[in-house]
Amino acid sequence: MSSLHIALLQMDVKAGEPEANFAKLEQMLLQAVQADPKPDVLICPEMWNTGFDLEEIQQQADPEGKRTRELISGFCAEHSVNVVAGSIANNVNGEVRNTLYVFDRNGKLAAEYDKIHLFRLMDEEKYLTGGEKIGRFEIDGLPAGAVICYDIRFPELSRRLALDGAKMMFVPAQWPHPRLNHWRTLLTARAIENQMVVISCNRVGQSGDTSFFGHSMVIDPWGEIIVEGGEEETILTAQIDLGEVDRVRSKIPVFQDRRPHLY
Ligand SMILES: O=C(O)CCC(=O)C(=O)O
Repeated sequence: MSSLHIALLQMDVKAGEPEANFAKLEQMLLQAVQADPKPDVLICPEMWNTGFDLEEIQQQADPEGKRTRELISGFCAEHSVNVVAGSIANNVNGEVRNTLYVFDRNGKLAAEYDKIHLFRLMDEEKYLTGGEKIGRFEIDGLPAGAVICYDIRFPELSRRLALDGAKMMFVPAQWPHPRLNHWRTLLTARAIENQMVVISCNRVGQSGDTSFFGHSMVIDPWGEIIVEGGEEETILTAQIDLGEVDRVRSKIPVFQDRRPHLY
């Protein structure tokens, strides 16, 4: 089976209010699994537990991601779904990482990925520690990868995931105005150049002067947008077919035609 139902939890995130964010996320997770058809995979936005209240991030980050892991693991096992738990602020011995977890239908941790590229425009590198490993994993036996937000500006990373076999790529984000054009263009380019499905989940709402536009979207390997949100808090759904990845890759055999010894 190569098709999956996906649910994107396009939520608002209250900066510096983990309790409110955990409550909101739990409510949206429950709402998502009540849909018919029930989704196979749910995805949450970036740093949904704390937002980017970076000056307070040491205190607010989830110690070793424990609370998040317990919540998501229990939820996955109870509802037999996979969750790409967006990312969270994760305090590992005093180093805060922007960590993405993936849990499978049995509640087992399938992947852990720390955002590699920290966003200097927002001083992330002053408060967070960047990851050192790429995020490649399987969902229901299907090859997948993940990057986080700013990571999509680095095409080498998505290409590496594709070369390592990923046919779909998850992208949790907190991407604000006025860069909607960058968001849509970069996501679409990553889908077209790697001939893979791109599944993104961006937050909505306001934090200080920054306004987040949502527009979470799923893009097929031909670069067509299957579903795209607006600027409201909502759950979006889409069905993806990884068989399409194989069809596009055999029609335009980009991976066969690469000449990496020249670049
Ligand atoms: O690259 C961008 O324009 C947004 C990136 C960003 O907000 C982030 O990675 O936190």
